Amino acid sequence: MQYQDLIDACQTEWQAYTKHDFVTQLAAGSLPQESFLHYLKQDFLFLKQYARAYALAVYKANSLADMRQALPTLNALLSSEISHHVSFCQDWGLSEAQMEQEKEDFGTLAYTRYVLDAGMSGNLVDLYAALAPCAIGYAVIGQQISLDPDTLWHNNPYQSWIELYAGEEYQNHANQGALYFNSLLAEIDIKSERGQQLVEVFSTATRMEIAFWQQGLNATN
Ligand SMILES: Cc1ncc(C[n+]2csc(CCO)c2C)c(N)n1
Repeated sequence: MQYQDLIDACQTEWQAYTKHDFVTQLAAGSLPQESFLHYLKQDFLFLKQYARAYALAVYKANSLADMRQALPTLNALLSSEISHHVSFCQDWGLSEAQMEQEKEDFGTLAYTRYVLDAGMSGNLVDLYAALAPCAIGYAVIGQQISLDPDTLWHNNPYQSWIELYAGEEYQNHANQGALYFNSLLAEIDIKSERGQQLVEVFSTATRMEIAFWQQGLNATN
């Protein structure tokens, strides 16, 4: 199978994730700031756990080639992606130290620990199946936003977020990761028991992404 087969197997969840109201409002610039700020603070905590999951990918790899594969993402997470969130939050008056003091919301805890557990109790492919909705989904969302005529490009308070995920650097990185994931999936038949286990992991992580957006929207209530 290929990663697209996993997406096809959970279309309802995939659409709810990539076309969530949070995303539509963010692209239009109409998302309440409290929602975005809650999302950003939780996403900072999310990315820290996500970096642990990429470190786990090094640990779970059997070959040197697979060990090396996880490294650029781990590095990008710790150097650029987390720093982007920190500087973004600073624009709203929050320091890195304050962000580290934030408590993890339930959706953040559930999602990150689910990914880590999928990786620890399974093998490298299970781990990547849990990581994939995040990496592939944000690339799809970035692309959708850049093609959507309703996107507000100027005077959008969330412009830098849009530029990060719609930008060529992230798109190329995600594409490369998706090709690698395809190579891990190539010998697995989606209809086999193993294939169905991976569908379950991928679709659960996708449901966690929906809940993560919703957690941001709910922060205004
Ligand atoms: C909840 C949530 N899901 C996905 C991402 C996007 N993301 C996280 S790590 C990473 C790089 C891995 O290739 C990307 C694109 C996010 N920031 N927050």
